[in-house]
Amino acid sequence: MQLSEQNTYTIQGIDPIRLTETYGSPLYVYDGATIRRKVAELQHAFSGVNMKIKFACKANTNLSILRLMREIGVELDVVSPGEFEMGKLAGYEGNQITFTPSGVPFSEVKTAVEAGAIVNVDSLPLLEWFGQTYGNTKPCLIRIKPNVAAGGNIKIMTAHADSKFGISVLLLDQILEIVKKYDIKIIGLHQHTGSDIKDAEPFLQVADILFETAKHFPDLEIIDLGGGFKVSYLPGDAVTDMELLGNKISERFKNFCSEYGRELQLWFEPGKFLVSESGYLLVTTTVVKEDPARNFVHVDSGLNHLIRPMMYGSYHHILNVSNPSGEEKPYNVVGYICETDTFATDRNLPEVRQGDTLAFLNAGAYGFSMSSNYNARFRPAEVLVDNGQEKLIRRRENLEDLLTSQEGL
Ligand SMILES: Cc1ncc(COP(=O)(O)O)c(C=O)c1O
Ligand SMILES: N[C@@H](CCCC[NH3+])C(=O)O
Repeated sequence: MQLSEQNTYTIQGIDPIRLTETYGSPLYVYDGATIRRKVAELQHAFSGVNMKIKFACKANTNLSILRLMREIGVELDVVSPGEFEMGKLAGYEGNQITFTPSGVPFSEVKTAVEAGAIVNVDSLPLLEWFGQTYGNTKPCLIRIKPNVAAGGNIKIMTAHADSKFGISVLLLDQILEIVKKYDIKIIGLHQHTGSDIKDAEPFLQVADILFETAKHFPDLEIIDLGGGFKVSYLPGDAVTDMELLGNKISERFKNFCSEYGRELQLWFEPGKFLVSESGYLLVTTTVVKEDPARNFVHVDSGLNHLIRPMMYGSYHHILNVSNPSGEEKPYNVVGYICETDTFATDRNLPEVRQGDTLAFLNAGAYGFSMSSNYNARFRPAEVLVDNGQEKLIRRRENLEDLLTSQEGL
């Protein structure tokens, strides 16, 4: 969101308050220019190697966002049959989609493989089943758990020894035994360390573990290092230095390829990095309550629309779009859900009045996609602003949407 010379906020020249008047409040708004910029930044950082981006669409599965990704050359990483079908609807071919399951029923893997997806096999039983079912007729990748702990908080770390994800690198002998037994065609090794990782060091550490492991697999075409790049939630927050990371990983990757004897593809599957900063959750202040202990700002949204603050204790920066030059005061910004539902504690904001529009920043990743209908609340509409044009990309839900799957009406 840009602050104009007249001290008003705009998104590509469009007034966010007008958007809430047109499409209703609360409202998710995405800035397509930010998505394009983030994709270009990643491509530029890894321009020296054969790099492919697979958008981890759990971050945002709106079809229009997926179509935008496809248009700018980004492929897809999915974790469920639902996400796979979204990818197909967005125009992706099966073979442009990677399926990275987490202990799913094998029938889901079968459906994905038969629709042309490439699977990241994440357990020894699945590897055994894959071998029995397909022998060497279908290629796959193996998801390795490198036993490295990194990420913004423990809930979003996925590669430490206690994490449920992937096959421990310590089980390499058993992996190799199953691969040999069925002559499974392993074309890649995958790992995903976690989310919100700032420093290059953990990425280099896991890359080295995969490169070392790769020496045992002669037919590789791909090394997939997952996602997890850190974005700036707090103003001035340190983020992953993509140029530095690009240089360091590319150099090691090139050395690895020359030792391996072939040029491989390097894949990344970021979610947050590509879409987080593009998204805003616009809400309206319903009540300002001046309690002896705190000033509470109640808004027409809650953990049902943006769960990250309550789930991870995450910080989302808040703008008072209606009163940017108001005098700053401390507030607790809270939702309308019948639970403790706090977006921000003791946060300084320009004076908030009833009816003001507030914007939660960094709401493009794991915002709408983690939303729910708790308290029988409707999910908001979504708008994409791209090339200076606004477009409604999902209408606001209504009562019929809540009732549609219920029997006995
Ligand atoms: C397997 C896998 N790949 C990619 C991602 C994307 O992570 P991020 O949004 O932090 O880039 C995730 C989510 O944590 C994941 O589980
Ligand atoms: N949902 C998490 C990141 C991804 C976790 C899934 N592996 C977040 O909002 O930060």
